[in-house]
Formats: sequence, C-alpha cells, structure tokens
Amino acid sequence: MTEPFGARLRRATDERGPLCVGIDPHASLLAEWGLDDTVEGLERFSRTVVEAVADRVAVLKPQSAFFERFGSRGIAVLERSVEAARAAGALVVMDAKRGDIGSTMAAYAESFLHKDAPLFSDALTVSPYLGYGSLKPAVDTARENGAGLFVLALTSNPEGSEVQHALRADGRSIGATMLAHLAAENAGEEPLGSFGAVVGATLGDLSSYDLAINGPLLAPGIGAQGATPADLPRVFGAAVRNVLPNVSRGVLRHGPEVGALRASAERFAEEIRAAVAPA
Ligand SMILES: O=C(O)c1cc(=O)[nH]c(=O)n1[C@@H]1O[C@H](COP(=O)(O)O)[C@@H](O)[C@H]1O
Repeated sequence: MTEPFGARLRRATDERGPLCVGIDPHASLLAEWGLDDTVEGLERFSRTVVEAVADRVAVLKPQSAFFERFGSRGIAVLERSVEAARAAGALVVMDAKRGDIGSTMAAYAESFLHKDAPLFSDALTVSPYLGYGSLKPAVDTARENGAGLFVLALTSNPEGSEVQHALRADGRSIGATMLAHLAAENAGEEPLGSFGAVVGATLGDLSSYDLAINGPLLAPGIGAQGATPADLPRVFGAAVRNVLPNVSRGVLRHGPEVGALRASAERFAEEIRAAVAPA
C-alpha cells in the first residue's frame, strides 16, 4: 500500500523545511518575466519555477485556475508541471478548490487523487461548503491512493468570515466545525494525518479555535497578502508545528532568474524555520 500523504509530508518537511511555493502564473507575472500571455509563456514560467525549487522545497502548489485559462493546452502544461515537480522530489498540492455533491465530487476525486489519473497530485484543495459530508468520496479516494486533502476552513481572504465565522445553532462556528471534522478524520494517525485544513496566515490570533487536528495546516497569505513568517507563532500557537506556509507571489516576483527565485525561496524557508523553531 502507498504510504499515506501525512507521513510523506512529515518526512518532506523534516528533510526540506516546511515551505510550500505556489505556482501561480498570473498574467501580470508573465509580463514582469518578459513572457507572452500565451501557453508558451505559461509553460516557460512553470518550468522555470519547477527547475528553481522542486529539488529543494517540500511542496509545490500549482494554482489550477491560471492553467485552465488556456484550455486544454494549459491543462497539458499543468500535467507536465505536476510530473516534473514530483520527479524532482517535491510533493504537489493541486490548488483547484473543488467541491460538489457527492457523486460529482467522486469524479473530481478520480481526476486528481487516483494514482492513475493524468493529474494525480499528492493532495488537493477542496471546499466543504456543500457540507463536509459531500467530501466523503474525496476522503475515500485519497485514503485508497495515499493522497491527502486540504479543506478550506478559515481562509486568508477577508470575505471568508461571513461564512466561516457564522455560528451554528449550538454556538460553534462553521470554521470550527470543519476543523472538528478533520480532527475526527485524522484521529490516531501517526506521525500526521493526511486531511489538512487551509487556515490563512493573515487571520491574527486564532487561539479561540482548536487547531489540533493532527493534520497539516496549509497557511497561505505570507508575502503578497501581508503576513510574514514571524507572524506564524502568534497566529497558530502550539499548532505551528503542523503549519505548511505557502508563498506564491512573494517568491515568484523574483523571477525569471532561477538563482533569484531559489534565493527567495531559501530566504522564506530560513525565516519560517527560525519562526517555528521550538523555543
Ligand atoms: O487554498 C489556497 O491555497 C488558498 C486559500 C486561502 O485561504 N487563501 C489563498 O490565498 N489561497 C491560495 O494561495 C495562493 C496565495 O498566493 P499569494 O498571495 O500570491 O502568496 C493563491 O494560489 C490562492 O488561491
């Protein structure tokens, strides 16, 4: 049986440090890199990021939207990027934020989490806002294939709070409910469960939330959205051990030089290591 995602992630972050670099080929970044806003520009951008960091950071997170923009040829670039990143030793979190009713969710799960799928990724971002239970086919497919999920719990964007901070009849917030579902999913798993939460690094003190889900906490928001590695202990408290910070534009803006991209990722990795080191 394939080793579960949580165990593979723990090993990768122990070896390479806890950093996820996003592959987000914004049109504006393509222009800054001197590339055309075409599928050729997309491929060049993505290849360069993989070449720069896939052999040294723990995780790469391609943002599917920027590839889908180019139709089937963009998806082909995404497939090649995933394959190249994994071949260089990085884990790949596909950021496609899928979410649908159970039977359709099963098809999304087949697309990204089945080991024979062309877009197989080590983990997938998913939206639980059709009800956590609607994600069950993705949970099952992930378990069967040694893959994982990152469930949107407390997102980094300011609009997220109208849904995620809303209170249920029993007084618990929706975001806290998602965290509780994940804690149940990961119960007893060692060294780390495979079912993570997305929790923004931009959110300030989260001590009112129980972040001890025994799974990874993907933390976007560092760099372009204003959070810094130094914020991590204050935001995540004791759960900082399981945080996987994501930086996309904060690194990508240093391209197109491979050396400059690499140096930026290494600076973030070092700052994160220093911030999350036990006192
Ligand atoms: O799931 C995500 O990765 C995600 C969740 C969230 O709450 N906020 C968030 O910014 N993201 C993604 O993380 C990346 C952040 O990019 P930068 O702001 O450029 O570092 C983008 O790909 C977002 O889609």
